[in-house]
Amino acid sequence: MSLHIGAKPGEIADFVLMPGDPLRAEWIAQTFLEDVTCYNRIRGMLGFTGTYQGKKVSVQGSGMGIPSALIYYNELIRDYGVKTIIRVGTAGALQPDLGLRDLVIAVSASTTSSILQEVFPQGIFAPTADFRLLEKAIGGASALGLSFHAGNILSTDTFYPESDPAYQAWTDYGVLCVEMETAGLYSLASRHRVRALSILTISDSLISGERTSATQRERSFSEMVSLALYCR
Ligand SMILES: O=P(O)(O)O[C@H]1O[C@H](CO)[C@@H](O)[C@H]1O
Ligand SMILES: O=c1cc[nH]c(=O)[nH]1
Repeated sequence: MSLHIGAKPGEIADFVLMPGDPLRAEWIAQTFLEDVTCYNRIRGMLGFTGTYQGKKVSVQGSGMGIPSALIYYNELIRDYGVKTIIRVGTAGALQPDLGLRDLVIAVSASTTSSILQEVFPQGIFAPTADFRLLEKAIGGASALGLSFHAGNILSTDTFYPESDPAYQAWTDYGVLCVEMETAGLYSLASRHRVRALSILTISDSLISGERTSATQRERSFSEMVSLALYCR
């Protein structure tokens, strides 16, 4: 086991879906997988392994924000040999044409986080999705009849911004939505040469002010999960 994950070697699949919310991880495992076992309860950050159409799949909560999520991404990649991580998260719309429950496939992730400044003091690294996984997800959306938006998203360190209007420049530059983990995931995946993709569901709009409830965010965003599983 690693410091934050209690699984024994071999208990975690090399393909892992990762919501921020550990209770969404539990819902995904119970709803979509067969022969499910729970391999992690440390800090309540639930992790499950089961099968989807006969293939081994794990689902692991990451917590909220890049610092928490990087702990789990690191341990899964380094200690458990995970090769593919698909984040299945919620996000706030930054464009007027994105409505509640719309799907967003994150081609790239801009960020307000300082994690990359430490590594690249001389420039700006552009965190991007794995191209083959992205291609597979786009094909999957078509096969499953799902409409989606694809493009640049924003990963912030703060859910409640200190300045107002905090997001105007991102909106002006066409960034689709805001969440809190993808730039960390894409950066670490690039460094370790593993595959990563974020598939998001719009849970609220920073343009219109509409929002879904906590329960809806935990238990009802099934299209992104079906699309992520299609990529297995
Ligand atoms: O729904 P999840 O996957 O947690 O994602 C979004 O929701 C959380 C904030 O409410 C942040 O983690 C953000 O990235
Ligand atoms: O507005 C939102 C919605 C979900 N997640 C975020 O980080 N921000």
